[in-house]
Amino acid sequence: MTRLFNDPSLFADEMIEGFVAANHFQVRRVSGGVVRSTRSTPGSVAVVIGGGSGHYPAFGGLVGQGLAHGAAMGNLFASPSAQQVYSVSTAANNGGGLLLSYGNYAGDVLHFTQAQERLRGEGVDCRTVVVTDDIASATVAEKHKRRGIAGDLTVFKAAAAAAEAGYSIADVERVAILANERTRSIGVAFTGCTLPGADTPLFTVPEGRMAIGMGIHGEPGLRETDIPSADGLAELLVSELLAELPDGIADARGERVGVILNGLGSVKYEELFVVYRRTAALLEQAGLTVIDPEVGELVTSFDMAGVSLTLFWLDDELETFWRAPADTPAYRKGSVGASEQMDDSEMHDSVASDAQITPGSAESHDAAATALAAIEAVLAVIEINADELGRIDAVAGDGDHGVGMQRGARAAAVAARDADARGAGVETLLVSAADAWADRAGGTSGALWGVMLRALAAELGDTDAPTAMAVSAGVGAARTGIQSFGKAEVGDKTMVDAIVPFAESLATEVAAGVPLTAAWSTAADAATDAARATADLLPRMGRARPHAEKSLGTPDAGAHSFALIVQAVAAVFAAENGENQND
Ligand SMILES: Nc1ncnc2c1ncn2[C@@H]1O[C@H](COP(=O)(O)OP(=O)(O)O)[C@@H](O)[C@H]1O
Ligand SMILES: O=C(COP(=O)(O)O)[C@@H](O)CO
Repeated sequence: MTRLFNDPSLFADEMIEGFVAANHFQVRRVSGGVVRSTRSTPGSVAVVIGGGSGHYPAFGGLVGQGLAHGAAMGNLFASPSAQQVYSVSTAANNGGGLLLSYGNYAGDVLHFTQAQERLRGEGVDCRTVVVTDDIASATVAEKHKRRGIAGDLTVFKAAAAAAEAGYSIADVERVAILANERTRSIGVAFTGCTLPGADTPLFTVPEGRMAIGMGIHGEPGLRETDIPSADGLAELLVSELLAELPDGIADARGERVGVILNGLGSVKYEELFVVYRRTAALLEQAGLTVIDPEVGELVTSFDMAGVSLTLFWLDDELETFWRAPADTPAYRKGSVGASEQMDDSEMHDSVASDAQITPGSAESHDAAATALAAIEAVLAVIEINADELGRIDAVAGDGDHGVGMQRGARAAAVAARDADARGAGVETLLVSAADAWADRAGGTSGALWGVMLRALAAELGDTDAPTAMAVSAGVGAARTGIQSFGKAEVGDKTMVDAIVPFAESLATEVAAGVPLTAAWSTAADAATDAARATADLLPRMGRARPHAEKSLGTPDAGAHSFALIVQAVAAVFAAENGENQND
């Protein structure tokens, strides 16, 4: 249970503010997250990590000498936005290239990839290594689909220590890839976590039972058993990990391993030590030499009660990096040489300055007013339905869809109002709204709504009054954009299931000469039916994928919000045409 909060929707921001105030000697706040407060060697590689908040010390707590150079910090259990990753990366850049590293979650992948593309476009040698250590989350044949959990630390640390040692970006990337290949984790959970302001836990584990392999957002694992003794838990975790040796290691005997026994949020350190006592003995019996074990909270899941064990299979190079000193708010090891503090004036904070708005033509500015009215209607419908969207998402996702959509729609409305007041044409207004939405919402749907609104905007332009054909083409472009970006197909149980019939119906109606208002309304009904029908589907993408059966009977949250949105816009078009939508 989270007891201490103000406005739940401000929790992550307020947490970051307090975290920075408490750790000013190691980290400074920049837009999107934090960077080291100490000076790094000019020309060296910078390692930028990140992810949702709620996993402290991941991710901001792992920034400092010997570890990450910066962390993009998203909202609770939602990836940071591409803009956040970009600004933190820009602030952390030492001129020797950037390595982005984060756990393998859909929202993180979408946003970090966008940021990487932008940085590369600016000539920065930016590379990515995604952490995939959780052996419970996919088979060894599909290792690339595994989630990242406490093994984040071993990969981040190896990469950062390599950067600190003066390695080139190619070598830092090589070390990080090797570290990820050689890191394996498995977790168990005894209870779920409750996010600030929520009345009930995001997920539950029956009293007295333990979920083996449960992920850090409640993703289901392998199986459930009664809670064993501390020794029994050590035996289970060690045997699971020793059953899957990394490539190139035929026999555990004689190997050297870094070990992390990680508390997931509300397991006492004393309990962890009791579990570690047996863990250490078992590893020794297996012929392993343990190097610098860590017992404590390194990657958490808010207040979830659970434990994970990570083995980091070392070679000489990785061992050097694992042993290397570090000094971050949450992770200290050995003694790092004194490094100068940066002056605040030296911090390169690429906070988006007031974007220039070039006024559109009178026709396009009129269309922008309609677009603004549509965005206001979207905001209103999302505000009303936010709790419901959260409930739907909690059935099989991580329960943050309502909050994410709310943050996105609120930001889009603010940006659109400003663009409208400055005489923007419809393209410029929608681009402002798209960027604000993606930036404030984060998460998978934030990235996708940003892409859709930008694609729609590009077809409308800032000059001509948009025709029905142009709107239909814009919706078609939004559909293509989201599919090529998110890679979902119809039937995967995502918002694509509502968007595709919507775009197709709109195109058919408009091509047949039906006026936009009527065509949009028919298409919105098709989207609503399709969203409803997702209740019968099994998810194949996104956070809901591993919860397949659990989600039967519940529609997809993103498809449902899409249908609500296009219905709200239909009402705006109808009102502008002087029609009564209830007729
Ligand atoms: N690859 C994808 N393509 C299109 N839509 C997706 C994809 N993955 C997930 N979604 C949509 O995103 C919604 C979840 O959004 P949200 O809760 O904001 O994201 P997150 O899962 O990152 O917390 C899902 O209900 C689904 O409609
Ligand atoms: O949940 C996280 C990000 O993943 P989404 O796909 O945006 O839900 C985050 O907590 C881990 O980085």
